[in-house]
Amino acid sequence: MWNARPRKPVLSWACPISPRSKTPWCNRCKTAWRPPSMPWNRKPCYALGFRRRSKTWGPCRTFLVAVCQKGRATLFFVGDLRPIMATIFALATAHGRAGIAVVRVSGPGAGPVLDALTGRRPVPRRATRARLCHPVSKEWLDDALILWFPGPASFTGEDLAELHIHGGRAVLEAVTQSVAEIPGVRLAEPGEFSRRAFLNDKMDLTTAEALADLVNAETEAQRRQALRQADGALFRLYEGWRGEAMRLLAHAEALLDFPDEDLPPAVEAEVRAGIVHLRDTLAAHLDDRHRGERLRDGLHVAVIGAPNAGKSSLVNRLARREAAIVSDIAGTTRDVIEVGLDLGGYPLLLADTAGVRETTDVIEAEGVRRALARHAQADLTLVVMDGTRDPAEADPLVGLSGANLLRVFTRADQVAERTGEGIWISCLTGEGFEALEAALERAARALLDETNAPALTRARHRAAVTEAHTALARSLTAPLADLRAEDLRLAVRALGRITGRVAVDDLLDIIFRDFCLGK
Ligand SMILES: Nc1nc2c(c(=O)[nH]1)N(C=O)[C@@H](CNc1ccc(C(=O)N[C@@H](CCC(=O)O)C(=O)O)cc1)CN2
Ligand SMILES: Nc1nc2c(ncn2[C@@H]2O[C@H](COP(=O)(O)OP(=O)(O)OP(=O)(O)O)[C@@H](O)[C@H]2O)c(=O)[nH]1
Ligand SMILES: [Mg+2]
Repeated sequence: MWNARPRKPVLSWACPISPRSKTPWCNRCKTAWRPPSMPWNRKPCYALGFRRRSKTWGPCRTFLVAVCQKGRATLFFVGDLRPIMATIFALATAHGRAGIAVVRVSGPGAGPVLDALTGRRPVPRRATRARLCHPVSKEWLDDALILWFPGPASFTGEDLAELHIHGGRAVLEAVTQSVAEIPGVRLAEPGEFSRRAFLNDKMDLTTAEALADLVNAETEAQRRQALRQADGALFRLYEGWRGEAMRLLAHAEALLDFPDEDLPPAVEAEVRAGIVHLRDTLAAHLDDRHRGERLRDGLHVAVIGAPNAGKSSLVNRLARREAAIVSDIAGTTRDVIEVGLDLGGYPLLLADTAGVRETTDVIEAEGVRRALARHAQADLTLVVMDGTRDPAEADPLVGLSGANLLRVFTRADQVAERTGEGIWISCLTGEGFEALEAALERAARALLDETNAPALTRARHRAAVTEAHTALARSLTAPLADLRAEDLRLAVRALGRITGRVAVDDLLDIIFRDFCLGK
């Protein structure tokens, strides 16, 4: 694994593209370069080699050999110890017909791709109009706008090009085909642009995850949460805690390493108090009723009740479409039917379920089991009751309890005297639905409550914060000082994993800055 920080390459053509012709094609025969002994129909794969330095063996220069299809070989030197990154491309906009489509190309070959398609390199970061032509046949493919972001000042940190083309199927096909034919260029894997941005220190992991969430956001609240995280809210939070854990570790290690030195006597107590404080901060962050994760996924709302109560009618009206079958036969719904809703910017996942009753029908019994399971896992449950019936005797769910229950009575249109306590609706006339939607929105806002500190948004973060919390708690009861330091180290590492930062050895610096040892 090469992990030398990328310095500026000595030679910038660290890519399997001819340096002399500045095109991916052999100057003499105009065929594409390929690595030796690779069948032409296989993906190009360029071997790295080492050259003998004057005295010792070592990775002084990396080189690769490529031959064109007529057998002409050329040696390519690479200026630094980075692996040769493939140049990747992908359609950045959605598939299918559209006004405009954007093809993104990133990697050392992005510039040569522009050369090959347009014959020029536009002014960096300026939209420039260009004719796109096939690199070999020179056939005119499209009238495009191109953008050129030389690395490292680009989204990925690599050389990056964007082709803004007409979004027709044939145009897309012709342009992406031409790009794909250029040797050393391949289709990107999902998330590969962001992954490269992370590897090139353009962003931390929480930011990369937030960009994914932003693309997936379907409601306003989801968009707000993702944007806050993309802006570094979680990065600052977790890096702050990691810094604090590192400071505590530095002090704990100082106690270990220099027991006889003149350490301020209160240090031990201070370290303890610091650990307790950080542990409690993490505990409070973990104890957030999963609001960040719920907001990402959508709030799970189970709709349960007796058969024929009107559950499916209610769900259909909220969804404003016929999502579930409605009939006057009791036991119509058997499977769980999920419907996504956007209520005032909050994402809700409504689950219509089978009517709950005693039954000997095996399939219906399974439906009832699933209905009750949904209720058990739900963030919020709508208990639907037929308003024309006496709940005390007719409804098996009348005794149902739980913190997040909303009782709804249907058939308000057929009832003169409303005795039951809850929201009265009519799925026939729509009466009461405004109140129902308002109640759902209020419940969602209370459960998702965005106004507080940044929330945990992913199980990955939760696992790491939990691990750090456990390690901190354990360090307080560690029987030996070096076990305590080890627990602190584990906490630092766990927190560092969230942002993707690897803990570095700058502990000694912190010790001397804070303590002025030996003075
Ligand atoms: N056409 C287009 N639109 C887009 C993107 C894109 O990549 N292309 N974005 C992609 O997600 C978003 C904008 N985000 C971007 C983030 C960083 C850089 C960038 O070039 N950063 C450089 C230079 C910074 C500067 O000068 O402002 C850098 O970080 O070094 C560009 C876009 C949304 N819209
Ligand atoms: N008048 C009136 N009829 C309703 C109302 N809500 C539901 N119905 C009728 O009641 C019958 C049962 O409605 P569904 O929505 O299928 O009831 P369900 O609770 O989903 O029933 P199962 O799936 O069998 O458990 C249908 O004929 C509906 O048209 C209402 O508010 N007023
Ligand atoms: Mg139903």
